[in-house]
Amino acid sequence: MSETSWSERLFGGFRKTSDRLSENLTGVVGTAKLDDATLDDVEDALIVSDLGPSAAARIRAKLAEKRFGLSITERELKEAVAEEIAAILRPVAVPLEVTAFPRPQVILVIGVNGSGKTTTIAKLGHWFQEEDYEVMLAAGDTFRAAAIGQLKIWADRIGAPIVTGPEGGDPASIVFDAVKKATEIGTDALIVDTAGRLQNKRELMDELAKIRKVLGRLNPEAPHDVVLVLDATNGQNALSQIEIFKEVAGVTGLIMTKLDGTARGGVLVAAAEQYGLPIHAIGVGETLDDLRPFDPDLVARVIAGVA
Ligand SMILES: Nc1nc2c(ncn2[C@@H]2O[C@H](COP(=O)(O)OP(=O)(O)OP(=O)(O)O)[C@@H](O)[C@H]2O)c(=O)[nH]1
Repeated sequence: MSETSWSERLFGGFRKTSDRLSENLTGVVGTAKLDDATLDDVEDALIVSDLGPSAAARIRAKLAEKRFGLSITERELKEAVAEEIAAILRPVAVPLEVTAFPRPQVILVIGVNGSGKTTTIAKLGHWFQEEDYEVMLAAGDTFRAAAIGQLKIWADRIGAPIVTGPEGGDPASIVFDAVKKATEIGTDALIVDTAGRLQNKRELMDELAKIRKVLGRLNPEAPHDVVLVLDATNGQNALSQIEIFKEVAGVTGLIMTKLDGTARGGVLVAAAEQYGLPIHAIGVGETLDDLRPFDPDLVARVIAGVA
């Protein structure tokens, strides 16, 4: 897909978030000079647009440091806000690369049910396939038969082998079988679905610990990645999920989904500022092509409404 159409689709997806902050910033430049009242309004606009108090305070401080007392137009203000958002996002924009040696790279995907986990696994698999990597899926969420069935459908759709077990089966033994098989057939990336039972932290923690232990026997480096899938429509709630999963699962990176159709995309900035975890990609739709690379400058401009 060409660069232009990537960014056009991204703008389309982010439109509601973009409109929200842009509207909230409209009319805040009162005296045409950047004064305290304007800075207060900018900070409020950022907070109500889901960027969170910490990122809002940081952006305010940077604007004050660089431009206090200077004349500023609304457009320049939005451009300046975009630049400060980009400064927060750049350090966390880290693509998920297949680099593990020996193969396979084992990627555990975690997240609450409904976050878009299954779809994201398929999109990620498709993404790697487009880069000529061999991909395998493993159905480690044995808690619900429907989860296994859904993953099978996606595996068929992208033409990737899948290792499954019975409903209620032991996820660690499925993962063990999958790694053995992936090693035999030379798979590059093994993407593992896991149960999203956040309600029962202890069980989830034990389950993930067991998966890690079993994986460690086959390859001490595995899992190479523990990717948390977050639903942007949850807004600030997505942040508490990061907090909990960090503790329970040792998250190494994030993918935020459903940025299309929500005005709450500012939560990406809050997540970057508060947790500093790598953001690998963003989901802006339901089809396989709707997982996008996380381009911090582009996303910052879209969020600030100047793209
Ligand atoms: N609009 C939009 N919808 C998405 C996106 N990602 C996933 N979805 C939809 O969200 C719903 C839930 O996605 P799943 O992938 O089934 O989510 P899950 O976390 O595996 O949920 P369970 O199957 O309940 O465990 C589906 O209808 C997906 O099509 C996205 O980026 N944008």
